[in-house]
Amino acid sequence: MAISFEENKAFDVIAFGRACIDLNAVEYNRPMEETMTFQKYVGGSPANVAIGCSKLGLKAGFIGKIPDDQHGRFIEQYMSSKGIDTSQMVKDTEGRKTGLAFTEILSPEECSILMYRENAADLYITTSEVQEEYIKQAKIFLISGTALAQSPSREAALKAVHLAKKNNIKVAFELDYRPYTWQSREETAVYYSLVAEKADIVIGTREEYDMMENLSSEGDNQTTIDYLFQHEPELVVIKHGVDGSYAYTKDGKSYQGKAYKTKVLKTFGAGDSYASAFLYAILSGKDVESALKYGSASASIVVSKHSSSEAMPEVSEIEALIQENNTYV
Ligand SMILES: Nc1ncnc2c1ncn2[C@@H]1O[C@H](COP(=O)(O)OP(=O)(O)O)[C@@H](O)[C@H]1O
Ligand SMILES: O=C(O)C[C@@H](O)[C@H](O)C(=O)COP(=O)(O)O
Repeated sequence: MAISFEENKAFDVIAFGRACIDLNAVEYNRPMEETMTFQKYVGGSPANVAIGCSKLGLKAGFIGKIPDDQHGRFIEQYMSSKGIDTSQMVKDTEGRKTGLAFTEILSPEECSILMYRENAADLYITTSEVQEEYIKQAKIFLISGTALAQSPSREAALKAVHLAKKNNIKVAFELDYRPYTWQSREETAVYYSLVAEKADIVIGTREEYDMMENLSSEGDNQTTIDYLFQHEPELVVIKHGVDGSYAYTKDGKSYQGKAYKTKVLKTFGAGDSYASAFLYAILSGKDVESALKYGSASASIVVSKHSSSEAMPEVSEIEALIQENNTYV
């Protein structure tokens, strides 16, 4: 099943949500308490996806709010230098801050992220800062689940989804669950379900779907798709870490994607690189099975590198890895 997109749009993807900073441990394989040096990168899941898309040759735009300070300008300049349209990245003028994600790389398998997101500017974008004329220009409108965590970003995100649907723009929902931003599991489940039911494409890990379904133990993919396919979604992607990923289409088909072997440096960045390459493949008219390969190959490249955003691969690197076909069984 191929998803059809409207042609003649100025943007392939417009992403909505946070553009922040990642501070990745330079001395890794040790706890953060013992880490003295961190390297700065642009981060934030939807910003990473937009950067990944742009690196793959797609035209990307971004809707978000950044502080009017050195960090905000660094983010805006970096994204712009990567070819992303930043015209809808609103400057906060009330002293709000850039979200910071400090990463701890204890070992390639044991990574964690310490987020500093108090008063984060991205969560203060308002409904009046979301423009219908801009959203109308996308083939895919991508929304990150974290944008739903707090008001006024929550209402701005819901308005953006509404405008996308009203204008027949495909909505891709990356569940992107970050516990620090939410008050409760129940609240997460309410807003995740609300947007997942309206989205055309939903992407998340098994654990994130468990949040959406408010489950206390691991759910099963069949129950998830039985629920979502009663609503708008045409394509549902459920990721299972190194065990690979599954895609389900509304016409009853399912596909399995295998993870590609690599020398893993850290595990974060996998999801964002996966999403950008998966969307690239779908937008390029490739079938769902190929899109799973593109997503998995891109993720495998990024987990072998130090950053999430700067490490996003080009199409040729992804295709070379797919050719090698060196997957985990
Ligand atoms: N250790 C790994 N080696 C190679 N590929 C990986 C590894 N971990 C994850 N991936 C790839 O990245 C994809 C997304 O990873 P996952 O951990 O499920 O998402 P997230 O980063 O959003 O939590 C997986 O489906 C897999 O293809
Ligand atoms: O999303 C964030 O705010 C942090 C990211 O920038 C960071 O690179 C990361 O956690 C990416 O993780 P992923 O979800 O595994 O792609």
